[in-house]
Amino acid sequence: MVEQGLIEEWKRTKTIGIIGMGDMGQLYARKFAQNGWKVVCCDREENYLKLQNNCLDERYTVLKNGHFVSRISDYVIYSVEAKLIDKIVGEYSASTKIGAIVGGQTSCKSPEIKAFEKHLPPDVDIVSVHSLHGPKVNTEGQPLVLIKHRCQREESFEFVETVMSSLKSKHVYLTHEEHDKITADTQAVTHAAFLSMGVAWYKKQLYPWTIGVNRWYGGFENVKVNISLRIFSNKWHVYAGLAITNPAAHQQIMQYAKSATELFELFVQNRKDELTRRLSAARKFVFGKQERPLLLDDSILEKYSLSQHEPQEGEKTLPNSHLSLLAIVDSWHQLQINPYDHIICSTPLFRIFLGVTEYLFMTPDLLATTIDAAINGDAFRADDLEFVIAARSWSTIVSFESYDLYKRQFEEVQEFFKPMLPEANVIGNEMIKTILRHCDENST
Ligand SMILES: NC(=O)C1=CN([C@@H]2O[C@H](COP(=O)(O)OP(=O)(O)OC[C@H]3O[C@@H](n4cnc5c(N)ncnc54)[C@H](OP(=O)(O)O)[C@@H]3O)[C@@H](O)[C@H]2O)C=CC1
Ligand SMILES: O=C(O)C(=O)Cc1ccc(O)cc1
Repeated sequence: MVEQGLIEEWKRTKTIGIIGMGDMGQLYARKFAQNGWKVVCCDREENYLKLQNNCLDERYTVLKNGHFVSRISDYVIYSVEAKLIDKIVGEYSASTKIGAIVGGQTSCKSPEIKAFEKHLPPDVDIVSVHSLHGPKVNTEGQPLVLIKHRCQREESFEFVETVMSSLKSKHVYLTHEEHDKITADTQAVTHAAFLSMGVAWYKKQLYPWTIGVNRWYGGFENVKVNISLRIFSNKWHVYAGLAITNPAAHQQIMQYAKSATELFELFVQNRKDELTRRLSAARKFVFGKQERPLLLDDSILEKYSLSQHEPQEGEKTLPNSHLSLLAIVDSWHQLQINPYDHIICSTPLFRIFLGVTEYLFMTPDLLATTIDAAINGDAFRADDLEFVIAARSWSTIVSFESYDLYKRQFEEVQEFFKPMLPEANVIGNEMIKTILRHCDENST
């Protein structure tokens, strides 16, 4: 516990620097400055005047580039695109103040730490961070990973923790290797699922909330649509970076595509017994020891729909095969991952994904209805086929490490959903708030 007097002294005498004033950099700069820290920051030099103009009302100071930030900062945070971390650290590292601390916000830590070790002078300590949520989520109570990588001065870590306490997040202490393994299990594969849904709808040129109560109607379907659109309203590089730069993520995304393919094969070959056996084994492995109440239920999600359609008397929603949800539980089983092990270090989207799969697998009769729909119903067959192709296509793009294809595919779909993104974000924010409140109440 750092004494209040020392904290006040640090606030008077130390400077926090942020390189990269995109969504996350701005969030951090604002929070730290509001908490009484002296904050300086920069974006790319070409953006200097524009950024300075946009930040006239802020309590932090915009500087010209990373050299100006580095030379006066006691703690520098690189909040830049993952793919560029080596290049950008290489550019500014020699300007780092003697005895300073440096860290980064990128979503995959091994390349970031490698860049720091390669470029930073040896007197500089390395403490990295990762907020496990997007820039529009309230930081309070969300997991924040802290990585104490190279601390020659004990005070360095205490200093970073004190600065970070401005966010009121829940601190989680990991090595960079542990961090990357966990986020591959949680984030990368969650994104693969929702990105694949988006591509499948796009390929069918279909806005799922516009087709009445027949398909994609109800609480579960609201989650799929809202989360998928939420991801497509963000920047492509965030998802590309955390999947492509993390080798453990490649294996997860490949397995997810493989599970989707194999389950779909069982659907179309009418192999109901085999499908039931495989999913029951997965259920036992993932949810078998789960005694806690369900994280979510369909009824609390009912109201978060983008649909304008009022259900009419006699209209019926066809049961969905929920291939995207079956495939994730099968993947966890195949890879022997217990998703609950990672809950302390999870993003809101992961907790929601786990919540809906838990609901599907643990509500009596729901899994049986779903298996029945998968084998005997054909309402979702064509959509499931598109979903499988999409999941495989993302896994190929990630394993070939093609940022260019990733960007093109992501932005094509983003363009398709563009008219709906603002509304989807508003509804999605409300939905996420309700879900997180509900999850917290049930897990305490
Ligand atoms: N968005 C999210 O939900 C989260 C993102 N992260 C991670 O945080 C990092 C930042 O993400 P986010 O803020 O969303 O991304 P942004 O693209 O919004 O921000 C990155 C910023 O860095 C700028 N930049 C590029 N080169 C330089 C340079 N040489 N000097 C200074 N600034 C530069 C970019 O400018 P330009 O765009 O003009 O190139 C951009 O403004 C990423 O690594 C991401 O993976 C972590 C948690 C959550
Ligand atoms: O919650 C999610 O998965 C998001 O989509 C937001 C996000 C993106 C990147 C991160 O490194 C952390 C959080």
